[in-house]
Amino acid sequence: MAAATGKARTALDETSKTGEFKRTDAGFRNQIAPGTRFEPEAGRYHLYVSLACPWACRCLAVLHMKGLTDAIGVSVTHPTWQRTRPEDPADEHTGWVFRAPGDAPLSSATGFGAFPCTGCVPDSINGATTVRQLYDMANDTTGKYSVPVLWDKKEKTIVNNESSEIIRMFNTAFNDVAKNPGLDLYPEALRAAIDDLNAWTYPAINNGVYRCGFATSQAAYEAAFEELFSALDRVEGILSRQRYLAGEVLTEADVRLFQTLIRFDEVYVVYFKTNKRFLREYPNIAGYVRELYQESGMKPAVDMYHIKTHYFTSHPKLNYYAVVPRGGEAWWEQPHDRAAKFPAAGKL
Ligand SMILES: N[C@@H](CCC(=O)N[C@@H](CS)C(=O)NCC(=O)O)C(=O)O
Repeated sequence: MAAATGKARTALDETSKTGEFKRTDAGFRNQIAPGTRFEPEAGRYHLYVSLACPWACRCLAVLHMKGLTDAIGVSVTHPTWQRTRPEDPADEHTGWVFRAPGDAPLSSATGFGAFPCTGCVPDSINGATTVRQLYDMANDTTGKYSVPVLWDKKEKTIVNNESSEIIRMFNTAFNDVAKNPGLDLYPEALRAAIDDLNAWTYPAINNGVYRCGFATSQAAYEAAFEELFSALDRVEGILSRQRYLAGEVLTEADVRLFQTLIRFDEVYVVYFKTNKRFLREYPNIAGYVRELYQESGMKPAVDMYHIKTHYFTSHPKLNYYAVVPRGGEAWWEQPHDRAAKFPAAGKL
């Protein structure tokens, strides 16, 4: 892949000639495993996230669920994308930046609004002010400055920036230092079922909402929209018969799906035009989202201020004036009936 200049663009993901959104593959794919270059060690690795990003929040969710917060540090970006090389007028890239909570609020790159730095955690490891600088330090050749970034403090480089791989490493590689080593989100007996679920939930739902929102033709949007709502009907059917996607225990398939579902009514219905139905209108999906938010340990990886602020203030082509819709009540905090409906949950 050619080295990218970062000029005249906001992000590297592209659309095809027929208007379909194409997500660029992550470039750093090393594994942390005993006896390899990247040994699992407490204090050696650092996770850079945005609390808005569903992919990064998968990783943050698993980090919390496994009890790895003492072993792996975390930095949190500001939700609103900024020019990453403002000193170079020819470089129009916008992306993630770091701020401290007390810093002055940021406006959108188009100059509108004032969005506080609440919940931001600066980069105490490298002193970077942008995620792009981390990629520069790691000699990146892809030109996509995405989160999550799993950083190795020892070699001063990016280990991995693909969330589906990072969550698997967090699930198994750090069990010697994890406070919750017994939690297995990818158990042997359910691996085939989880792989099958991921194979359709990723394109149709996780990436499907983006395929709706960033389509640049009516045909591409409608195809993604149909696929998305068929898949949601399928999820609703599964969750009417069992407590979780792969059966009666929570697995990585649930962690992955949840991060999209929790953003759906607040962001995607409006912003990405996924407006056939609100998720809270599906009785089983709504109960499942409530349970996962309230009881699975994922709550520290949900921040609705960061989620809404990021999407509505970071893409000038979709929302130039960066006005953020108010939304309604926090339906995900309401009681649910999942335990009463599926009392056998917890057994493989
Ligand atoms: N394959 C990656 C996708 C990560 C990704 O696309 N993250 C978005 C935020 S939701 C990003 O950082 N985009 C920045 C950009 O495209 O410049 C993963 O799952 O980890």
